[in-house]
Formats: sequence, C-alpha cells, structure tokens
Amino acid sequence: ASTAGSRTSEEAARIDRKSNQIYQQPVVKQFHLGMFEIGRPLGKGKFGRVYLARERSSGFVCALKVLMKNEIQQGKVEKQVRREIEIQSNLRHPNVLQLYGHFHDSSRIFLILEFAGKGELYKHLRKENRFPEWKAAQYIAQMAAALKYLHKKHVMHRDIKPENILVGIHGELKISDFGWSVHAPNNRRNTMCGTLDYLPPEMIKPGAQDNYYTEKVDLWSLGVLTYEFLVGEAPFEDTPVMTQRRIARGEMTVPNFVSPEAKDLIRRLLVLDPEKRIPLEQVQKHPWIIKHCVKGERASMRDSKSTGN
Ligand SMILES: CCc1cccc(CC)c1NC(=O)n1cc2c(c1)/C(=N\C(=O)c1ccc(N3CCN(C)CC3)cc1)N=N2
Repeated sequence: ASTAGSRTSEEAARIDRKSNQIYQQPVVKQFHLGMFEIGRPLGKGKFGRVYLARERSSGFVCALKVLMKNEIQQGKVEKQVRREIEIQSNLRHPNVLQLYGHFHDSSRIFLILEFAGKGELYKHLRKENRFPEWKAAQYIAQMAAALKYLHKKHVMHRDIKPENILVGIHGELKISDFGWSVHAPNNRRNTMCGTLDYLPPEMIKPGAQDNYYTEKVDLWSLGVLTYEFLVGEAPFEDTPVMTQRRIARGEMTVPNFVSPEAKDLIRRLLVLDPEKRIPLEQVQKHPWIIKHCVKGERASMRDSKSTGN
C-alpha cells in the first residue's frame, strides 16, 4: 500500500494501481442547512436540540444537533463546543458516535452527527431498572473497546455516564457528547457541572499542587457504569456532600444479587489510586466479560477447527 506521506494534501482521492484501490481522503465538504431535510425532534439537552435529518442529495440519514450561539456564549461553553467538534471529528470507532461535519449561521451552530436509532441508554436503563449480567457485560465490553480507542489517541472522555451514551439500531453502544473530553494529560482544573456520581477521587479532591489526572479517570467511571448497569443506581449515590465523601473514601457496597465475577471487576476499577485501576486490556480479558461475551467455548473451538489454527 502507498505510504500516506507521499500523498500531497490537495489530492482528494487517487487510484493506487498496485492494489487497484481508491484511497478516499475525507474531502472536507462545505455543509449548509439547505442541504438537509429536517425530521422529528430526537431530544434536547442543556445547550442544544437534536433532530432527525436527511441529506437531500444522498438521502443519508443523520442527526442534526442545533446549538444556539447566544446560549453557548452565556454558558461560557464555547471552548467545550470547539473541543467537542475538534476531538469528535477525528474519531472513528463503532462505539463512538461519529461527527461527520459542522457548520453555522448567524445565530446557530450545527453538528452533523451519526444517527443512533435506539436513542438514549439511560432511558433503557430506567425502563428496565437494571440490566441482566449478560447485557451489562456486553455493554461494558463495548465501552472498554471505545475507551481503549480514545486513550490510544490520548483523548479522555471524563464524562462517561448513561446520559452520554446512545444506542445504535443494532443495540450497540455509542459514546457521545465529547463536551468534557480533553487531550490527556490534563493539568488544568475544570469546574465540572452535572452529577458528581461518576467523578473519580482525583477529580473530587485534587491535591492542591497536582490536580494532574490522566485517562485513568475513565477507568473509574467505567466501574461506576458497571455498577449502575447491574444495580440500577450509582455506587456512591447520596446527597452531594456525602457522595463526595464516599467517593473520596471509596465507600460502596455491592448488593448480593451481583455475581462474584462482576463484583470483582467493579472492585478492580473503583480503586482510589488511579495507577492501581485494572487497565482496559485486562477489563476485556476479565472472566466476567469473557463469560458473557465470547461465544461458547465449543463455538470458538468450531471456529479454530474451521480455520485450522
Ligand atoms: C441535544 C441532545 C443531546 C444533548 C446532550 C448530549 C447528547 C448526547 C447523548 C444529546 N443527544 C445527541 O447529541 N444525540 C445525537 C444523536 C442522537 C442524540 C440520536 N438519536 C436520538 O436521540 C434518539 C432518541 C430517541 C429515539 N427513539 C425513542 C423512542 N423509541 C421507541 C424509538 C427510538 C431514537 C433516537 N442520534 N444521534
């Protein structure tokens, strides 16, 4: 295959004679509102509304997120919106909601997002109260894969919670809302708003001199997410003051209906010392994940027989 370096920047696409492939460089298209047919509203958040949309020429279905410039300015979140666009535009993973492009007019910013056909995960969780272990394990495996991808690109999400996860048409999870994500390491203190439940100890009580934290914050949140999927509420849920104290001390109890394997994974993620949290590779190989995610042993044996390895 060609070496990317040899490709000059203005080339949009080229035929590689050897492999007779077309290497399509993303052509940065200019988008505008007239290109889209707007459908039903899908949801609304603090700073925006999202609509089902279809790009007229291609018929491509997407989600159009509309942010009001004046609300963004008043909320002093321009930087976050800029970061969300910059970070999410460069990400491509089946469990990360894709941002295809963006544009703006005099009063609004528009984000062209991947359409997640089954909506918000937290609504599914509230409706089902809590997920069966096989479903929770498959969801956590997908989140671990997404986080591994993000961390490889030195992006930490920092706001992993059910409210920021969408469900695709085939039931796959999609991390969204990169408003709080940053490139690691991050040694700036950011005032966080919203729920405290998912914050790790190092973000709750950063040492005076070193409020330095890394991607390990997402490991803590993955632990909180695992707990909430299985129990139906967050592990440190309490009054704001008590929540902070319980997080800082890692005080939580796992109900008996949670299997020992799941309890083991939760305890290995909810570790106060960020360096001692189980790494994502180990999460993906954890017995609880393997038990629910790898097709039965016989099935995999069948695979290996057929491929003969
Ligand atoms: C502006 C809204 C907002 C604010 C803050 C954070 C986020 C990310 C979660 C968002 N949403 C966002 O960016 N979103 C980007 C999106 C997106 C939201 C979305 N789909 C839906 O919101 C949705 C909702 C309900 C739905 N149905 C519910 C009823 N069911 C019977 C059938 C399926 C199907 C899809 N697809 N891309």
